[in-house]
Amino acid sequence: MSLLYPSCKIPSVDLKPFFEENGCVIGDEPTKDQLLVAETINKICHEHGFIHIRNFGLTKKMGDTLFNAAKELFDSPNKESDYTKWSSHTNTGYSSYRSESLNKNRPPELKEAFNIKFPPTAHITNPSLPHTPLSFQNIVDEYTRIMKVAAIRYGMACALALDLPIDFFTKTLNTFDSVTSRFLHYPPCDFHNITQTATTTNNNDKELPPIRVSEHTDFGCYTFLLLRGNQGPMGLQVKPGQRGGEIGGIAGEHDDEEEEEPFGAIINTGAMMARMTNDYWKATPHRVIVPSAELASKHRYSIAFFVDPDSHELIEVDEKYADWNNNYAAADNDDNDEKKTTSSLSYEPITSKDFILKKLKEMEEGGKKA
Ligand SMILES: O=C(O)CCC(=O)C(=O)O
Ligand SMILES: [Fe+2]
Repeated sequence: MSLLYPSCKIPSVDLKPFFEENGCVIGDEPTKDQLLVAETINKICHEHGFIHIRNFGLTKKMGDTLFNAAKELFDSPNKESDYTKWSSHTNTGYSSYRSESLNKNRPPELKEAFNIKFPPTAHITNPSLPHTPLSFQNIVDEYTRIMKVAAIRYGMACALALDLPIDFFTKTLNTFDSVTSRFLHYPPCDFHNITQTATTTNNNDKELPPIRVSEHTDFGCYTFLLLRGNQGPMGLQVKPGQRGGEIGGIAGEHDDEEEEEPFGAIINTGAMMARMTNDYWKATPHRVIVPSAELASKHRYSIAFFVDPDSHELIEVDEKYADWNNNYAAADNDDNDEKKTTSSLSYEPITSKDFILKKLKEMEEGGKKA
């Protein structure tokens, strides 16, 4: 699978119209600007679902503080012994370096991670935080408060974009009990080791070389991916078969003249969104490679905020999108008098909780090959 399309940049969208107190966010009719943004989101998500976003409520100052806290979190010499350990059942706490893999044909991934879950209120109540540095504990409440608003506003933008009731996604976000934020650290690694070609194991399975994050689609509805300002994507790639491409070095840049500089991010649609829309919106595979010896020698940090519906919510294809494939086929071919009448539902209903657990278990299993 070739993933390198250096000239292909993902589109950038200014979400400001959804972060102002007017239009559909307060229950009124959408504004002209909101409709324009929604139309753009729909086009991008139908094609591949990777968008660079600006103005979603996080300032550059806050983003920088967050990444400094993330660095301290992973610098702690006591992390292995003191932090709450991650498991697929809690989806909370610390995952050691090389302890998981999203692709069963890859060895464990060259990363460590720390997950926090809601409730986002007072950090003392957050079960994953004991023994983490104070700088980290102090930032969590504000960060999660900002991202909670972002999740709701973007959910409204998605509903408008898909011509669904405006609360279609936000009504599945009451407790936020499936929403997770994942702090990721990719330490420097041996470039020679990861550029080796695939080998064949005794069972005749193909074993690919290690990678920072293997090929995967995110599990939930949509993910906000924060990358450290100005450092660019540093190896994040989107599978071109879905009309994505390598993400250009635009994350963290800005062109506004506001006093509070906004922090740019990437947002991408996940597998549950694809299920709800019967793949009308794509969950596009992506991965993180080490593109050069120079980047292998550097630390890489990212923060993913996974917006997944509350655990009891049933994830099923919405009837509005059940037949979109057939409708497209008919519209594409005027002579098609043999119009398809059968439904082409690709997915069985499943609860958010069961779906996420299944995916997390696969990731956990993938890490047991070290
Ligand atoms: O670190 C990154 O840039 C991407 C991480 C990612 O895709 C994920 O955690 O789902
Ligand atoms: Fe991802």
